[in-house]
Amino acid sequence: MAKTIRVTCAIIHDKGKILVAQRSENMDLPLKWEFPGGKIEADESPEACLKREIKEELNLRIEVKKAFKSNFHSYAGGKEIELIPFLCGYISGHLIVKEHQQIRWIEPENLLILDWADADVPIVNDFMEWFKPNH
Ligand SMILES: Nc1nc2c([nH]c(=O)n2[C@H]2C[C@H](O)[C@@H](COP(=O)(O)OP(=O)(O)OP(=O)(O)O)O2)c(=O)[nH]1
Repeated sequence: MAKTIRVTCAIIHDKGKILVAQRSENMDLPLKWEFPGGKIEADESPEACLKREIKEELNLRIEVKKAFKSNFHSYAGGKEIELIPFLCGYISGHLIVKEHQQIRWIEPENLLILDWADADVPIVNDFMEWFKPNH
């Protein structure tokens, strides 16, 4: 059986909006929306992975604030991932979109409208449940 790939993703919250990213046409899961992040390397903590990936993909420095429940998902073709989400805050940096089709800052209420990668759907729902009573 294939090994589960551990992937971190950042729900970056700044000035009342959330950063969402659309995967590019030539990535896996083309044009699906996701939270930016990536695969955890050997001997790397999820938090360190996320900071590294967000710097590499978007040129932003972030702080990691809170972990949400991770989601195990098997994609057709046999790829299984554990998607590990964290609420994050923006610290510094000028956004440069290096890998994605596009990036948007959207109101949390509008997250549910996007065409998410399947593994993200429970994560978006969990985040919305947490977000509503807290705001
Ligand atoms: N970064 C990120 N990846 C996600 C999310 N949801 C989701 O299913 N994924 C999947 C897509 C990829 O298969 C994997 C993350 O890999 P990646 O973004 O580092 O890698 P990649 O596109 O280069 O993938 P690969 O071709 O190397 O397999 O997790 C998400 O919200 N954020």
